[in-house]
Amino acid sequence: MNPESVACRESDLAISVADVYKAYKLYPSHQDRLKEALHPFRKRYHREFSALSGISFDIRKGESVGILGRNGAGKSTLLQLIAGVLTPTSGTISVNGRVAALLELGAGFNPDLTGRENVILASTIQGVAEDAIPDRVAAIEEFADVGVFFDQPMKVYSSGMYARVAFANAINVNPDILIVDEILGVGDAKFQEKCYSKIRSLREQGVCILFVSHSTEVVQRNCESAILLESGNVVKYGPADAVIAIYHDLLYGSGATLKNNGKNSESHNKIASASSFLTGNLPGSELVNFLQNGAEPWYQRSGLYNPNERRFGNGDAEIVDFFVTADGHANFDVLSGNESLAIYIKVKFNKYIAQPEIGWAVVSPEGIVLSGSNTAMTKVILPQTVSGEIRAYEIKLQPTLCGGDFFLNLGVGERVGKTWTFLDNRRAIIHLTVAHQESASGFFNIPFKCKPISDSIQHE
Ligand SMILES: Nc1ncnc2c1ncn2[C@@H]1O[C@H](COP(=O)(O)OP(=O)(O)OP(=O)(O)O)[C@@H](O)[C@H]1O
Repeated sequence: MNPESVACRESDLAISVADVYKAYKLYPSHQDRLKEALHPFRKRYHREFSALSGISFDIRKGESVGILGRNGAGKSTLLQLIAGVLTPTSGTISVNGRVAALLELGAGFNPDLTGRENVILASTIQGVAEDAIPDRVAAIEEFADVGVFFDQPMKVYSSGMYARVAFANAINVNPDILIVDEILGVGDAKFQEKCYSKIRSLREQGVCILFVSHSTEVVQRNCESAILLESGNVVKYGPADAVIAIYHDLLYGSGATLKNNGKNSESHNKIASASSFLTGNLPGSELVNFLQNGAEPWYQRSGLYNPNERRFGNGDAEIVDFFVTADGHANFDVLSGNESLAIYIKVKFNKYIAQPEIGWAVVSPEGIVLSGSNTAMTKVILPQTVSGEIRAYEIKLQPTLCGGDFFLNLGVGERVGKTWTFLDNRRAIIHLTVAHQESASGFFNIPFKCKPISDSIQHE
C-alpha cells in the first residue's frame, strides 16, 4: 500500500511483501558451476549477489502501481517473485487473488506449438472448463489479431506478435492482479494503445495492476502510485508523480530534474529572472569566447550539460564542445517553449572526412525521439575536413515545446557511398527544461483554434 495513503485492513491487501531478500549465485565460469555441483565436499565456487535486499511493502486491492528503476535495479526479479516464478531467498510474499503475469518474452509458451495450441494448453492448465475453452480461444484470437499466424508455431512469431498473444491470454483469465513486465514495449503503437485501454478498463473494474516500465509517461498515465527500486532497495513508494520526480533525479542527476515539471513557483520565478537577465544581453561576445576558448570545454560550465549522456562512435571525429542560445541569449535555465534555439558545436576531426554530416534529435526523458534530422536529410553539403582541425557548426531549431524535460542528441557522421558511419554520437548531451504551460499538454504545442461557426442548427 502506498505508505502515503490511508492505512487499510489486511483483507484489503492484494500483495504483501515482507522483508524479501533474493540472492543469485554468480559463478566465475560455467565450469565452476559444474565443479561446485560435482564437488564431493561441496566446495563453494560461487559468490552471492543480492538482487533484492530485504524489501517490504503492501499493495492495496485495485491499486495500480508502476515499478521504476534503472537497469539491474531488481524490477523483473520483484515481479517474478510476486508472480511465483521465483522464490525468495528469505522473507514472505502473500498474494490475495488470481494473478495473471506477462513476464519477459519466452516465458510461458512452447515455441513449437501454434498460438492456438498454446492458448488451449494454457486454458487447460489454468483450469478453464472444457466447454468454455472454444469461446476463450476465440476471444484471445480476436484480441491478439495476429491473423493466420495464430495457427503457426510461435517460434516463427515476431516479438510483437508474441506480445499480442501473451497479453490477450493473460487478460482473459479475469485476473484480480495483472503483472506486466515491459513486454508491451515490443508491440506496435496501435496494439500498445489497445493494451493500455484494456488495462484502464481492468483498473476501472478494480483489478490490481503492477507493471514495470522505463517510460515515466506510461507510469504517469496508468498508475496512481509507483515504487522506485535502486540496487535492490525501495527508494520510494508513493504517489506516481512524486516517485517519477525522484527517478528523474536518479537518472539525470539532481538539479537536472523535472523541478516538478516546471509547475512549481520556483520555476516560474526562474523564467522571470532569466528573462529579465536576458533582455539586452546579447551573446555575441560569449559566442566569440566560446569559439576562441582553449582546451577547457565550455559546456562543462553550462547547466544544460547532462553528465549521464551516452556516447558512441568510431572516434574519427569528436564533438568537443557545445554552446546553446535561446532567442539569442546564452544564459537561461527554464524555457518558455517557443524560443528559437541555436546550438553551436565544435568538432575535432581526427582524419580526412570527405562528406561529414551533422545531426540532432530532440528526445523525451524516456528516450523517445520526438524529432530529429541531419544535414544529409536536408541536402546540406558540408565542406570536407582534414585531420587535426577543429570546425564549428551552427544548428538552428524552432521547436514549440510543451512543459517538461527534453534532451538533445548531437551527432557527427560520415557517408561513404551508401554507407553511413557514426563518428561521434552524444545522446542526451543537452538537457532543456520547459516551463509548464496552461494551454497545451504533451510534447509539442501545436497551434489550436476552435470557434462556433453557426447558431443553433437544430433544436428539439
Ligand atoms: N538469473 C540470474 N542470475 C544472476 N544474476 C541475476 C539473474 N537475474 C538477474 N540477475 C541480476 O540481478 C539484478 C537485478 O536484475 P533484474 O532483471 O531484476 O533488474 P531489472 O531492474 O529488471 O533490470 P532491467 O531494467 O535491465 O530489466 C541485476 O544485477 C541482474 O544482473
